[in-house]
Amino acid sequence: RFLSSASSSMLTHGDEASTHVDANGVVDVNPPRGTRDFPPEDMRLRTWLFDQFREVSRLMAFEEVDFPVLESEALFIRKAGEEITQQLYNFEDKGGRRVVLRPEITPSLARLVIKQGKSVSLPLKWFTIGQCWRYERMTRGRRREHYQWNMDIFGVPKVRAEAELLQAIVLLFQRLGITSSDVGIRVSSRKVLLAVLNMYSIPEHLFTQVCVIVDKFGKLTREEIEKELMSTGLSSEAVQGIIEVLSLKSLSKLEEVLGSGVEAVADLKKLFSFAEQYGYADWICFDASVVRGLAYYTGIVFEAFDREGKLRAICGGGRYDKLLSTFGSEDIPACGFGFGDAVIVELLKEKGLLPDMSRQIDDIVFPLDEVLEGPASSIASSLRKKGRAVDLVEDKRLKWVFKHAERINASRLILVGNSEWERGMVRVKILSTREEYEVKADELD
Ligand SMILES: OCc1cccc(Br)n1
Repeated sequence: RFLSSASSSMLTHGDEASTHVDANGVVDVNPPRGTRDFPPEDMRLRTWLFDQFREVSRLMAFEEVDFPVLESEALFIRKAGEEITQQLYNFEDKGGRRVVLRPEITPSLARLVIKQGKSVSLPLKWFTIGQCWRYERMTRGRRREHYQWNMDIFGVPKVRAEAELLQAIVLLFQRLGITSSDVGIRVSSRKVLLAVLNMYSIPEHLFTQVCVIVDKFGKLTREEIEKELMSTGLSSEAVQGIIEVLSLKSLSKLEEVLGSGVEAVADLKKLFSFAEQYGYADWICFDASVVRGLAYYTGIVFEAFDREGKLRAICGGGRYDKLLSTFGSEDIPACGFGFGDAVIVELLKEKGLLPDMSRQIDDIVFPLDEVLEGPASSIASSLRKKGRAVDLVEDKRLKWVFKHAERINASRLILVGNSEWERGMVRVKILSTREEYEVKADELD
């Protein structure tokens, strides 16, 4: 749809040709490619989802924080070939600064923790809900923005922190009506891969690169993974060893291969025993192929998936104990997850779990005569001061008002008519029961 040419002439835009304005200066009313508008019904669903995020954050005793969507590009320059850093929505601002629309939240969290420095006492448990961006050639028509709920714990080195984060994820799913038969959470540790690299005496500087490649397990064929791994200089024996270990789905098998003294095995055993205590053991499973695609993870990693395998990962996260030192600061142990607003909605649709998002209003106030617009205003005002959501309607026929009341699920219709008003009364119609009665205007509540 396009705005009419008349209205578009009032728009100020540069002389430069724009793909968003056609030859006659008519503006395309769609949002920029890969982005979404949220008209009221979509916004009610988003608000409902974000309210669930917030409620779980409250239950977990996390504090809300926020950051600019615009960040210095330097925060995201990493050399590990991650998709997220190859699709930076980056540009130079008018001051010649290299900036980005952030592709993720964690570096901003780390930046604020460093900035707060000694003034904050550990552990910190922070959450935020924020829009993240990527610039992807629209060949695949994928979105360029989504909103992410992030929960992060700073200052807890032990797997207790990961156990807390997993409970937050399970609580969220349970609040949405999703069960452990719909969704599972694959859990592993990057220390598994580290142990394998050590077994083949692969230099640690290859670790991050290998993780980013192995994260494509399941997206690329085995041959493609082998090819990419070989291209980093790994021997074919090491490649086969990595693929063999990463195909393990049993913690006891992993222990057989790596030995019981390995930290990865101890961490995972501890986490799975915590899961029993928290009561979410049936939600999680060990899967050595989970490495997640972010370069900075150093330990436990996890991702939630739909058991029907139709959708992309619903959320994911892990431990990142060495991120702060990449910003030149003292390291603080940390772990967190990101939970996007898109895949979860696809899952809710799949499961028929989308909540009813129709509007709901308490009262409609309608003057039956324009001379009563004043009294109608004071009635609407006093009801609002008492906490009622009031839609004050004018210049409409009564037939339209009744239809409107149904459309917006109003509880009551307050009609201000001359004959009643002369006696200081108004007429109230309860829309659910059709009950109708008069009441003193100043006793309406
Ligand atoms: O999860 C990767 C990602 C990052 C930014 C924006 C979008 Br859409 N997706």
